Amino acid sequence: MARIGVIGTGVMGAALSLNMAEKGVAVAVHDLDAASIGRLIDRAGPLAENLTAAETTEALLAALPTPRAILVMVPSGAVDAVIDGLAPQLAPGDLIIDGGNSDFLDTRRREAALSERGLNFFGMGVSGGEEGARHGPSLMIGGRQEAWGLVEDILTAIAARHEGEPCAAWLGPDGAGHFVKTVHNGIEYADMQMIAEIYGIMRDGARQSAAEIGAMFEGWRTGPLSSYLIEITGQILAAEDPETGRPAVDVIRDSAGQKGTGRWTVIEALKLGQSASVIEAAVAARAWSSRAEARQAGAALFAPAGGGAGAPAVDELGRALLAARIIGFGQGLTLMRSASDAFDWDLDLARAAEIWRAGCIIRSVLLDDIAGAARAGLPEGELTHAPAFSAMLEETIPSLRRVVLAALGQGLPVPALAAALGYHDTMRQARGTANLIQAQRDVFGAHGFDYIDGRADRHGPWGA
Ligand SMILES: NC(=O)C1=CN([C@@H]2O[C@H](COP(=O)(O)OP(=O)(O)OC[C@H]3O[C@@H](n4cnc5c(N)ncnc54)[C@H](OP(=O)(O)O)[C@@H]3O)[C@@H](O)[C@H]2O)C=CC1
Ligand SMILES: O=C(CO)[C@H](O)[C@H](O)COP(=O)(O)O
Repeated sequence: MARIGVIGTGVMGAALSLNMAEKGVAVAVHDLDAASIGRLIDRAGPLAENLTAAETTEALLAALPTPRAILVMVPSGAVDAVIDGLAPQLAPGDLIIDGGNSDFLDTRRREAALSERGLNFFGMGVSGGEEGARHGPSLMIGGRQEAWGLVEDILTAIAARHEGEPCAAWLGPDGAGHFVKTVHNGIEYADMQMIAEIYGIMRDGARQSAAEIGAMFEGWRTGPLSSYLIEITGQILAAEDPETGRPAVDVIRDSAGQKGTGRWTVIEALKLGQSASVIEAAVAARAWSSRAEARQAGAALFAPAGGGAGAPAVDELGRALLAARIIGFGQGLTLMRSASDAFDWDLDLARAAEIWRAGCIIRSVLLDDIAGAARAGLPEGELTHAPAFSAMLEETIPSLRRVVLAALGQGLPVPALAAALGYHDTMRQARGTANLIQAQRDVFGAHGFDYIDGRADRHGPWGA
């Protein structure tokens, strides 16, 4: 008998199945495409003895003891179809886990509908890409806590480990796991964009080659910027295209796709009355990247940017990136806290940060301190106000300011770095400028405003 079923044996489902099989967990595997199941069994080698191929969902369920646990690893658009096919065959107490990148609102809807039928449903964020799924992902689980015991041993066995501790945790009810994964991806978007902006400053401002820029990223593999994304950026910039002999990065089109998680993060931030502006800038930059023809036309119309006017020193760029990265993470945590309040999840932010320390795409040496600061309680909900981070920012913000200024002066786009700075400057300003906004709203809409001495909801003495 198998312990768990997996539906969807594509990139992630196959890798997770092999990971489980390697940990001694017997897995029944099913996919719409029988050839995909066959490919998985073939590549499993000796691990195939822990895999049972199931050509139908009926066969998959027959291979499982009750209560049954089924992990669904299909594209988000196919999740409802899989659940609709599966649910009528299930019995109360069975558990469906959606391990794909689903919108947490869909997860809430699915969890509510399935729990009415006595079925358990988890929305589980899986991070680490194919390699992580195969050898140790970070797993962010949401759903009814009572069902966690059904699969806790399996999921903690396959998860990445940070100093021996598994990077898998039940984080809260209904959509909590998928929300945390969505914000994880939002932070991922922001970090990738800021790294790309630093690359752009060196490529277009300092006219450096991919190899030269790669050496700079290699130098950041240790120290406060140490992280998976910095590591792969160094590797990418050092790689050569075998066909042309040119740096691989130089022959790749400058239009990046997106599947939705970054956009969902921004949409939810706005719906919660927040703005994750650094993530928003990164989502916007990806959208703009797809408008290649408009950018080509713009390049022909306007004077060129950059032009070898030199670039900030490597240490300066490193400090700037560190400051912006802290602010990006901070916006993500603020958003998770708002969602937790709005949906009554009682999210443990420190635990979420802890399970991001290994296995996931945004793993970074900073996460130990982020988890520590969250555990101690974030002052006013702001990571940047926590003592460890305010000290780091005191040291690094001047570099971020100089780097942004230098880039703007040369006409080089740095939307995410500039957004990080804008947020920081706003959040350290005791008296902002919204007093004027309030007055304007009162003039055109009679919206009223509060006086600074506490008198409330007055209208102003505006002339005609
Ligand atoms: N790739 C990555 O790095 C990561 C992906 N994810 C998420 O994981 C999920 C899966 O991604 P990934 O593995 O990359 O996707 P793939 O497209 O590689 O695999 C999905 C598999 O599901 C199968 N499938 C689709 N519909 C059904 C169905 N109704 N019944 C059974 N099988 C079905 C597909 O078959 P067919 O090809 O025949 O349609 C395919 O084999 C997505 O939500 C993705 O966003 C999460 C983290 C990282
Ligand atoms: O979840 C992931 C990593 O954490 C997936 O790789 C996801 O596809 C990344 O998002 P996008 O495709 O929009 O860049």
